[in-house]
Amino acid sequence: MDDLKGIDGGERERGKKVVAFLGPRASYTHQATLDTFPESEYTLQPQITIEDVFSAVQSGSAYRGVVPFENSSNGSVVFTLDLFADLNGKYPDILVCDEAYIAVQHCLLGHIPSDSSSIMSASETSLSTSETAASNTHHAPNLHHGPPGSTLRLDSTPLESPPNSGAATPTPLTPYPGKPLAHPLIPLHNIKKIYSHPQAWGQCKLFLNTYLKGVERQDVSSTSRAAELVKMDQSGESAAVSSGIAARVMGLGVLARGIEDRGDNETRFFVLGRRGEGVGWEREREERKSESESVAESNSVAASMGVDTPHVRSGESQSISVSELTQPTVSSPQAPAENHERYKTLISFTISHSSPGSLAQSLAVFSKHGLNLTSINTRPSGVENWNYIFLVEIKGRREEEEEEERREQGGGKGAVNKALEELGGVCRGWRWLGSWQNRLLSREGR
Ligand SMILES: O=C(O)C(=O)C[C@]1(C(=O)O)C=C[C@@H](O)C=C1
Repeated sequence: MDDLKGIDGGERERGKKVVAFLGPRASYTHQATLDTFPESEYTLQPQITIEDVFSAVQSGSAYRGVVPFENSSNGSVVFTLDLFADLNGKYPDILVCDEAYIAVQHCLLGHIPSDSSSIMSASETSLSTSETAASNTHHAPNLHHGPPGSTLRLDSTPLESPPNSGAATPTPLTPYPGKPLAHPLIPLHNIKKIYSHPQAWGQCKLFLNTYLKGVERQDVSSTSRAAELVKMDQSGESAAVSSGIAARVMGLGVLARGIEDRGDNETRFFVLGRRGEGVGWEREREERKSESESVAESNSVAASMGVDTPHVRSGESQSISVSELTQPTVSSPQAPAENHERYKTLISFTISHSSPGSLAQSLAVFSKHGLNLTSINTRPSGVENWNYIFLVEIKGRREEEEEEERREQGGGKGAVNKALEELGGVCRGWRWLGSWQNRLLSREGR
């Protein structure tokens, strides 16, 4: 059958669309994928690397792909940024079409020595289903809790410079004390090697530097891959920073639970689609899933995992004309007054590094059009040392051609479209990398 073309492994179920994610099963990305694409409706295909997910979507072998983008405490996932920077032009059709947030509670997993059984209670060796579901879903209430005894002083005066500004770090707060939130459940002196995804190290600095200082760390492609490797090593000398769900799926013991530095640790994931094929994405998801259904889905995450109980090359102007694009449609038939808060847009651009003010002028187009710039990342441009490609996120969305025409008849282009047009005049080259719904708003019930 034609629609089975390009799908390897024979895993695709007839009629179901394929969603690729960073695997293996039980990775945090798998959890985010299940939260967005129920297995009853989609064939979920684990990939070995984040790049494999981009390739699957670019080639069309997957309808959607899910990749980690940034962590609340450890920042951007540089592998993903580099793929969006796309210096070799391998992923020209990749667009972000949605986002997902999940709370990330890391555990240290390993083989529990038989003589430790008396130290560990059953509740310590594995997470209960309800606990796992609550700790890994963005729907969990009270997500933003600090460690016991800490005070999160969100009420400090943010706009005033600290008194010794110019000499001190510009953040006025030190919200968390430098002590790990968790203690090992059993002694860890046997552990000679720890495996994890590089993003996880930076999220668990306090615990690892306190209890496993000097122990060799090995980067692997995901936290669930780390758990798989520890499972295979029967010596009991290795451990993985991974999830409670991975412990259940792989049959490993939990040596410590909640080892992340901050209790409000979260990771944001992007759903990737292909340019020209995203029509109806938002409608599709909204119809499928009311807020209450999504809570139920989150609770079944562990169950679905088999747990018995849940760029632009610098120097060239590559502005893409609006007519080349088919942006995901927003369902209202009449172009409504713009509400930039409801959407986000990712853009990459390069500038002339030799002309003073070119970065400032590029960023100014967004403020000129009332668009809030929410993040800025840089990666090496690949053209010349110490030249960069900038990746910015703004609130608002690019309108597709049809919408834009409708709006022009009623009085002008949308703000993002205007800003992008002007960006083309001040930067070297830019690329639109997608517009999607701001999922933080639905979480806050706005
Ligand atoms: O390793 C995993 O389980 C992933 O899904 C990757 C990833 C990441 O790259 O940020 C996702 C969530 C955590 O922040 C740690 C690792």
